[in-house]
Amino acid sequence: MSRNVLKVKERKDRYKVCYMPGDDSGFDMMEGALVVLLSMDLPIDWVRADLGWCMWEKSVNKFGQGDPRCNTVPPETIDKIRSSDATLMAAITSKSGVKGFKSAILQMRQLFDLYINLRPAKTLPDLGSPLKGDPKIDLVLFRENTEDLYSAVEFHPLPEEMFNLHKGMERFRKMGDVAVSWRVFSSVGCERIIRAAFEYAKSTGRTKVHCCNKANVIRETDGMMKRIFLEVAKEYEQYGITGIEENADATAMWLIKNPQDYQVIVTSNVFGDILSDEASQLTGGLGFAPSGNIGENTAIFEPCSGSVPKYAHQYRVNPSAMLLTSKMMLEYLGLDQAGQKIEWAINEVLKENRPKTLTYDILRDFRNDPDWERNAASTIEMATAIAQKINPSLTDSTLEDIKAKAREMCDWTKTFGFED
Ligand SMILES: NC(=O)C1=CN([C@@H]2O[C@H](COP(=O)(O)OP(=O)(O)OC[C@H]3O[C@@H](n4cnc5c(N)ncnc54)[C@H](O)[C@@H]3O)[C@@H](O)[C@H]2O)C=CC1
Ligand SMILES: CC(C)CC(=O)C(=O)O
Repeated sequence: MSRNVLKVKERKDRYKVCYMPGDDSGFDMMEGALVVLLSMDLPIDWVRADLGWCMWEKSVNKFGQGDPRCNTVPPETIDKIRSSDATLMAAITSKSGVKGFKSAILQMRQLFDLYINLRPAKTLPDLGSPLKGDPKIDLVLFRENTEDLYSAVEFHPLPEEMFNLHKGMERFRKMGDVAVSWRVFSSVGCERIIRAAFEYAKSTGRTKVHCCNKANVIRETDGMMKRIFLEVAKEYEQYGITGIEENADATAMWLIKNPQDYQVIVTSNVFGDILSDEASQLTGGLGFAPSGNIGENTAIFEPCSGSVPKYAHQYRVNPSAMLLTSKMMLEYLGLDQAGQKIEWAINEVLKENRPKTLTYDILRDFRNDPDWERNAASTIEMATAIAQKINPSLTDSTLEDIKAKAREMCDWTKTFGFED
């Protein structure tokens, strides 16, 4: 029988976890999450690594613009990820228009072949959904994570021979400046993400898997995904699981109209990126949206959001996305109870609704508080309330020690990588 890829390869008494604060508000998110995680007495040894725009700048300062060693991921970080049981990563910045710049997370997804991007979207009972009728949403999206338009196979300017590659290119010859990004799918890539989605449905008692594609227009790539999906779906009929394929644009619409109809969605990289952000907005917004990049040998867990640069180092962001991401990581490590406690505690804090325990996004978007800016809790205040729910016997002085430790672990004035 094949191994469950959504769980760590080897169960241990203690785990080594690489944590990466990322960029901008990523540091605040990670610090908030660590306030909770450090208060839980988990069997985890933490190792810090850095990546993202901060590392790009450091490498440019060290090697000079244009040097091939400039990167968003230093070799030290790759070693730390490789030698850890799992990695917890906060949000990073991805700049367009910077020559030589490659997104750190895209590189890691490909380097470690993290082919599953697991993105759950679930309404928390005491937050609810902004949709009419407050639907109960509980879906899990399997986004293919290593192929498609994010493979970074791009051409600009176009070599002359590319105009001869396909008759469809003929009409672009007279258009002047032309750029091309290749959308590459493989049958192996399609089949493994589709099987992961069906296996998940089978192991969690879910009865429907939707495959969202545009095979009606993008015939070769999405056509391949649709064909393989329908073949694999037949194998799972015996388990009472129905495979439904639909156009991704229709999914975008149906998700708003009837989100409860979805249990498991499997889709390609770009559609998955977009549909998961949409699903997150139906269940609490990016402040509550977790994800995991998972492969056969390791996994990197990160919130779905970007680095919220406008609030960088101001401790305004909601720690929940980072904490629900930590929950996914704990479940990967087999520490399911600890993970569930985190989700329970977030919901309890929402339920209690005490002053200075909820961040701005919750007050503004879910509580209609006209004075949301003044009443908002900081990232650390909300994280502290969650930690106290999990462990009500925490004394003030222990909490202060934990907060100081989390702050030191996420010191953004110190970064590690590209050292001599
Ligand atoms: N996985 C990745 O590497 C991603 C990186 N990015 C990068 O992040 C940077 C910023 O991108 P944006 O488009 O501004 O997206 P963003 O996700 O950083 O922010 C969008 C909006 O979502 C809200 N938000 C996100 N996380 C939140 C949280 N934890 N608490 C409260 N509110 C939250 C904020 O209102 C923010 O204005 C860019 O450089 C972008 O390329 C963006 C998305 C994913
Ligand atoms: C900036 C990109 C890496 C975006 C993306 O792929 C993501 O949101 O996961």
